[in-house]
Amino acid sequence: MPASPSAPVLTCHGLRKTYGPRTVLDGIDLSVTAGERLALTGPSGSGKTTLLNCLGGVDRADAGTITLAGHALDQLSESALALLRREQIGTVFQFFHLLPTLSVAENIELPLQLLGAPAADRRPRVADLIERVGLTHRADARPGQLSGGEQQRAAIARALVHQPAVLLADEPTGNLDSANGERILALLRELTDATSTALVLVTHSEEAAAICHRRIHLLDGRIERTTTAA
Ligand SMILES: Nc1ncnc2c1ncn2[C@@H]1O[C@H](COP(=O)(O)OP(=O)(O)OP(=O)(O)O)[C@@H](O)[C@H]1O
Repeated sequence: MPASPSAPVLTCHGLRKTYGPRTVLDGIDLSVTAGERLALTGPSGSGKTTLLNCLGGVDRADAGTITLAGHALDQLSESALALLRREQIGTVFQFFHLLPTLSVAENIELPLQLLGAPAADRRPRVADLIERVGLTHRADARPGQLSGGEQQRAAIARALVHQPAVLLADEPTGNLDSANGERILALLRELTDATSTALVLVTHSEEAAAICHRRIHLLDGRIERTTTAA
C-alpha cells in the first residue's frame, strides 16, 4: 500500500511538552505526507494522546515546531489557529463525541456550517459522505438511536466532510467489538486512500496499527522506534 510521495502535510521538530515537573514529550520529530497513515503506539502514559493534541493544535507545546499545511502553529494567533484546525483537521475519538440533539446528517454537516460553506455546497458533500459510510438510511436518526459502530461511522463522515489535510484519530476502535472495529479500520483505510488524507492514529491495537504505512512507538515521551509496513 504505497503512500503518496508528496511533501509532508504535518511535521513536528523537537517537540517538548511538560506538565509541572513532568516531561511528557521530550524531543519528538515526525512528518506525515498526504495519504500516509501513521500509527502512534506505546504503553499507557507514554505521551500518545498528548502528542496528538499538540499536533492538532489543541494543546500548545512548550518547545519545538509544528507545521500543518504549510503553517507554523506556534506563529498563529488563537483565532488563526482555530480556523486552521477547522479547515485542515478532522478528528475521531474513542467515544464518538457526536452532538446528541442533532441528527446524523446534521452532525456530519456541522464542520461545513462552521466554515460558512453555502447550503448548496454542503448538501452534496454530506450526502456523499453518509453514503460512503453506509448510513444513508439513518440520516435522520439521533446518535443515541445508533449502535456504537454506526456512531463511529457517522463520526468519520463528520471528520472528513470538509476535506481536511489530516485526520487525527484517538483509539477509534477502542469502544467497539472486533467486528465493528474491523469495519471502522477498513473504512478509515478506504476513505484516506480515496481522499489522500493523512491519518495519525493513536492506538493500542495491533489490528489498527496494521492499516498504517508507518508506526512510531513512544516510550516515556520519546520515539523508541519507527517501523515501516512491509
Ligand atoms: N492535563 C494534564 N495534566 C497533567 N498531566 C497530564 C495531563 N495530560 C496528560 N498528562 C500526563 O501525561 C502523561 C502522558 O499522557 P497521555 O494521555 O499522552 O498518554 P497516552 O500514551 O496517550 O496514554 P493512554 O494510552 O493511557 O491513553 C501521563 O503521565 C499523563 O498522566
